[in-house]
Amino acid sequence: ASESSESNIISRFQQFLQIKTNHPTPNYTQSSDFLTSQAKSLSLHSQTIELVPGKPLVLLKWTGTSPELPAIMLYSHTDVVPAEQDKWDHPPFEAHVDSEGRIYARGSQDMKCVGMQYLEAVRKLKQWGFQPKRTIYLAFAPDEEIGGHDGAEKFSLSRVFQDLNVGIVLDEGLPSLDDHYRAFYAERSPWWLVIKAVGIPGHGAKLYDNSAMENLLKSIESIRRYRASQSDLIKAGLKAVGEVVSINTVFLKSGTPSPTGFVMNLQPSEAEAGFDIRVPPTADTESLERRIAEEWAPTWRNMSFIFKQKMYGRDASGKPAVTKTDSSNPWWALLENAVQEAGGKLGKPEIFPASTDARYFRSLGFPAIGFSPIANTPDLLHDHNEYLHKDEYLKGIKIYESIIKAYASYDEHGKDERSKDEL
Ligand SMILES: CSCC[C@H](NC=O)C(=O)O
Ligand SMILES: [Zn+2]
Ligand SMILES: [Zn+2]
Repeated sequence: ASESSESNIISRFQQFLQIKTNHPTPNYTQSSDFLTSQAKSLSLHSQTIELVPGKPLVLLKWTGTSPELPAIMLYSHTDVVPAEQDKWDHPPFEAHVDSEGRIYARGSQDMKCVGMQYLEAVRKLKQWGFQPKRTIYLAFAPDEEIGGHDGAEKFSLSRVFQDLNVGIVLDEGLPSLDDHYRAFYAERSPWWLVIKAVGIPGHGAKLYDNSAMENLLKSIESIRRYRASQSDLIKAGLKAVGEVVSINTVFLKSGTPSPTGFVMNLQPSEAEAGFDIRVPPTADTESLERRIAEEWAPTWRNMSFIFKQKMYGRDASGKPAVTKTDSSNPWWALLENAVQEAGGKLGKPEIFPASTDARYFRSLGFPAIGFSPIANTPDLLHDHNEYLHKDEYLKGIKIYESIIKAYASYDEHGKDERSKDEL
């Protein structure tokens, strides 16, 4: 009973939050040890898989009574983005609970909450003597925040994963400001674009055409007009955030350095800018590629471009990698009902505006739903003062108890038998 007291549940969450798994040097050893010890206390089979040295993935297993049925994958990433300690009201790795009950920590929303909530829900279900029909896997993966190439990507392609016979993947979502939980069936693809202009260098007092700066700024003007057109669609209520192309300038690089800053009377011969572009699954990628080549980095304006990251978010057959939300996907309705049974409400399915590890599973044809049970909370992912209220965290555990129960008990064969009897 003391294991499941509220203060112990919160203290386990705090312990996980206190492990510094922030980039660029995440302490994966400590997080793996912690998760393995949690698994032991829950009598879950545990395995640490190092597909890349120093980047362990912890895989836990609760074997079902019908292990031949496709399994449930409860997925989370253990790494977190860096935090600027001095800009926080409470240190980002202290997991301080303020007088209101807010737990402040990097990872409290993204997404150590979810990983621990899976574990706490399993703890409760085990205490009640619940027996899953389907096998349940809990995967705690590294590397998500830097692209997932050494985490989810390698894992999804590994023999280990292929042999798990996974039927559904649950991964992270986003907080909502009202009392509806958000759920995501797809996500935008990241295109990280760097454009470079070269041009005639010259005296800072001369008004001539075709300098690198002028060449680059013309592109930036065009990019900003396009950005505004996309942003206006959202402001007018015509499109959701995940349904437009977003493009944001993330760096500008040029100038001739001097001991006091930059040389002020010299027009440089090179200039560069970087953009984080996110492309919806059904966007016309060819026309966007044309726009980049012909308007944003045209060779006739002495420009070139490279992609630091470019994914298409398609499956093997070339179709957008999206998870179905209609009756062809039983997992969606099961999620909706399970959330409702636990006293929650699910909003309408959305496209995740950024990227998650779910894309690697979707592109292989696995259904994957992005869901974090965080309602009535501002979205503070990657922000200062990321927090989660302890009551919201505890409510989320109840939500997962309900989801895991429904998912692990779902037996499509059983349903077929029943309908045959009814005939
Ligand atoms: C493109 S890989 C980076 C993944 C990262 N995920 C969460 O923020 C993102 O920027 O969306
Ligand atoms: Zn995340
Ligand atoms: Zn993140």
